[in-house]
Amino acid sequence: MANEYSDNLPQVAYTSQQVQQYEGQAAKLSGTNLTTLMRRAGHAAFSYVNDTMSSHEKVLVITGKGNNAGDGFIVAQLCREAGIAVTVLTLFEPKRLAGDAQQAYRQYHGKLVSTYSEIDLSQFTTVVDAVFGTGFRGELPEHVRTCFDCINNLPIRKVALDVPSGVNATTGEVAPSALMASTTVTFIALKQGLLSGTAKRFVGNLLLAGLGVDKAFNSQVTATSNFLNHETLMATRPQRALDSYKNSHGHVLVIGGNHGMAGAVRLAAEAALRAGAGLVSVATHPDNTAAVLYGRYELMVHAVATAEALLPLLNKASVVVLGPGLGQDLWAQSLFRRVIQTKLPLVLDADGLNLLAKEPVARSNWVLTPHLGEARRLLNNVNAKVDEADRFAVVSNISKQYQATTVLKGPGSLVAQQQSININRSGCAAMASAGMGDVLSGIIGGLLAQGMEAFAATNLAVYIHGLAAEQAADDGAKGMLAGDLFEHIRGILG
Ligand SMILES: NC(=O)C1=CN([C@@H]2O[C@H](COP(=O)(O)OP(=O)(O)OC[C@H]3O[C@@H](n4cnc5c(N)ncnc54)[C@H](O)[C@@H]3O)[C@@H](O)[C@H]2O)[C@@H](O)CC1
Ligand SMILES: [K+]
Repeated sequence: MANEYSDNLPQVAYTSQQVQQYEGQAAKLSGTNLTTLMRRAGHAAFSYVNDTMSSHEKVLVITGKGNNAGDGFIVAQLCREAGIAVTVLTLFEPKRLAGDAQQAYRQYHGKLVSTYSEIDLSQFTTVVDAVFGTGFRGELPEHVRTCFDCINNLPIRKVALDVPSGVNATTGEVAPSALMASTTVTFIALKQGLLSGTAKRFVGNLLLAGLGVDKAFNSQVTATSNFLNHETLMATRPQRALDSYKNSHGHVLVIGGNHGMAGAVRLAAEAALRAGAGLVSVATHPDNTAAVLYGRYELMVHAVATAEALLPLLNKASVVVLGPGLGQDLWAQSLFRRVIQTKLPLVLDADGLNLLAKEPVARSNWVLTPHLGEARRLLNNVNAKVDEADRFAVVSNISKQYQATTVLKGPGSLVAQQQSININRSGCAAMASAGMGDVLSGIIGGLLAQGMEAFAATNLAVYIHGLAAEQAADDGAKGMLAGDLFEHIRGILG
């Protein structure tokens, strides 16, 4: 049982520090100890390698300087015992390993090399990454980077133990030249940093081996993130009464679409309809009315030349979505200033966020849906690199600073926070298609209009967005048109 690994992942995730701090306690509660946990970790990872191997497998295990290396030596010894050709490449002096890891090193009796130039890397069919686990912080040492650059270029499978080396399992930050795994077998509990953003690309297929202590761990430790799956999200979807009609499902007003940008506001408005809003109005630049209305006659489209023209529309709306295609010129600024004063629930996206970054205001009852670039502008922190972002900190800081529910868009997945709850729904690569953000803001507006709490609305939106990303990946990561997303929404909301 303890050797099992599964792709049926739990819906809670933790920080590395929590796992490190409480794994001993969880082991004790489960009648075992840390030494046995390391054995079980090695066995679980070996089982995966063994179960999925082809004939004539040649395994290279690369080890580091902590307990992750201990797991690696156990995998290597188990390979030997099973008659699989295995070599261990020690990137750090194994004699300096401590405790259980030192013990695991001593119990390995197979081939050892200390530099990769001693071996022909292309002979291997599987690389097992046991260099760094939950103890990793910062940047990879130079000699590790050079080795990983070679390994990452090889068309062979790479199995990371616990965490792909170079990924910070709490923040999701990815160090340059991190090991890009095809599969990660993570131990005891999901770590939140493996589930979002660029880190997802480095994690590959994620499996969990609970090591027989996961239940005790979960009962003792409060999760920092929710990792949402289909069933959970479906349970939160709005139910319609049989005798309901359009006025029972809210009225979304989508504001945006500056000259030349009719598409964005149309995508958002149509998404609000598809998400189930009873009525959707659009306030857009006078140039765009015909284009927005064309082929989508359910929409009520209004030309708005000045902010004053918004007033009667705001009076009828129950939720406002501001920003898709809005631009940042004088017209956009005047609409922004007017809308921000309304007491209605507000979803702010795209240039609405850029204008907010320039003129920060306090408000409540709103949802901000930035991508990382917009997020950085909101936090006045524009210089940091995208790949290395701590998406969890970004979303939590915006949420606090603006008192807003915050949904951070791709790459890879969304991270959302309302109050103190992190919501994480993993997606895949290739999420960054033009128009996706507009669709997302429309969906959130549509769900809010139906009286769903922001939390539930965000859940569903998070799911739908993740689903779109998955399809994009299925399509060979070619990306997808935002319009295709509507088919998914129709399927989900019935
Ligand atoms: N008994 C246990 O504690 C268990 C631990 N397990 C394994 O142990 C791992 C955690 O072990 P450790 O806490 O020893 O951590 P790691 O094995 O991740 O290594 C940490 C070591 O790397 C160093 N380090 C961190 N960042 C560095 C950087 N940027 N450059 C150079 N050196 C750096 C640290 O100073 C420390 O010496 C888990 O990921 C898991 O694989 C599992 O075997 C389960 C049981
Ligand atoms: K690793």
